[in-house]
Amino acid sequence: MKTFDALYAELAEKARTRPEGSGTVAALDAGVHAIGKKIVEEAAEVWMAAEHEGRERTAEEVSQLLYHLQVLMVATDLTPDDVYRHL
Ligand SMILES: N=c1c2ncn([C@@H]3O[C@H](COP(=O)(O)OP(=O)(O)OP(=O)(O)O)[C@@H](O)[C@H]3O)c2ncn1[C@@H]1O[C@H](COP(=O)(O)O)[C@@H](O)[C@H]1O
Repeated sequence: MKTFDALYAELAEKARTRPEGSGTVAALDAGVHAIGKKIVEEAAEVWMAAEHEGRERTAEEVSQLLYHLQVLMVATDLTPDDVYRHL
């Protein structure tokens, strides 16, 4: 099972090494505007799942939202510690 910190480390490494076929690298290349639109889309999917689709689908959508938030963090050079200090 993957944690928030482990996923962040994986994505930061993908950004550094830019492996072929990485969706993360493609998202980073698309830029902050495109990543932000994806975050809004995924947030809406979390909302719909929570209201209508049950716990498992909601958990899946939350995981996707967290992924896209992390892509934005990598794109804007934010680390988990930068975020945690506001929690
Ligand atoms: N956890 C995720 C993850 N969650 C969501 N996504 C992406 O977010 C999209 C959202 O899924 P949806 O079902 O909402 O898809 P959709 O809206 O129909 O998809 P699109 O048409 O927008 O692609 C997926 O298609 C994936 O591209 C993820 N992509 C990658 N990861 C993990 O990130 C790591 C690095 O991935 P790569 O960079 O692709 O190697 C790996 O550990 C992956 O498991």
